[in-house]
Amino acid sequence: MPALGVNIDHVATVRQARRTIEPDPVWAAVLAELGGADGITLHLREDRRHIQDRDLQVMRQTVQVKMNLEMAAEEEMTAIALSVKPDQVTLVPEKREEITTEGGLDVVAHAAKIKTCAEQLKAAGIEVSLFIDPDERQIETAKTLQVDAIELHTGRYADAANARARDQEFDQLVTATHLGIDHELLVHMGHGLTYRNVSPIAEIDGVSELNIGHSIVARALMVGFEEAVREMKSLVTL
Ligand SMILES: CC(=O)[C@@H](O)[C@H](O)COP(=O)(O)O
Ligand SMILES: NCC(=O)COP(=O)(O)O
Repeated sequence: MPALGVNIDHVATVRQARRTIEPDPVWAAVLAELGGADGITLHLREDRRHIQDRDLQVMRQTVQVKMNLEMAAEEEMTAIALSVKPDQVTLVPEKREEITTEGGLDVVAHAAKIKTCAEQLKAAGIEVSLFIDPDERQIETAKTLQVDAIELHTGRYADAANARARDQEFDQLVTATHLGIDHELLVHMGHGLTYRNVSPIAEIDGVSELNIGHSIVARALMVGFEEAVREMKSLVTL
């Protein structure tokens, strides 16, 4: 039964649409905890399109559950993480022009840079996870970087054009999960998970954390944040 990490980025997206002070993602984090969230995830992007540095600072002082900071493996972000000290950092790829994260971090191509960043974070007592595609080479390289966890990108599963393609992506996620566990890595999953597609993912043995954001925020606009989280929590813990 995986823990539920609630990503509150897109509460900040609504706020940033007017560059104003509401809705405050900190409010959402509190409601998410009341709704049963096991963790709060927030992505401080280099372009600050949604989460702001202030959100991270205030969240650190208020979040009572696990705080997971998503960030690029860049010096600016590493310095911020070392200052704020979230419980976990998940290293993710970023491209300016992307609408959202388009793929996993290429840990094979950027092993040296990621290793340097991960070592600094680990030395500060921060757990490190790598957001990667469910790919054998990526998982095996992640193991050599001595991180705590991998977060398998579920975007291709979520965006599959038909049931056959979805089943193929699902099978790849199951295989990747087993490989990660064989390498003694914690296995997390996230990206594009919704109330409709999450249940098979939540039932995969060995997955210890699901990070879900956009779908929860979308539902919260209709039923309220605490209720939206409560509903997702009941789905992932069935
Ligand atoms: C890595 C991932 O899939 C998300 O956690 C990430 O936050 C997506 O970026 P946006 O939140 O900016 O869509
Ligand atoms: N790492 C995935 C995450 O935090 C949330 O992704 P999404 O549910 O907003 O697509």
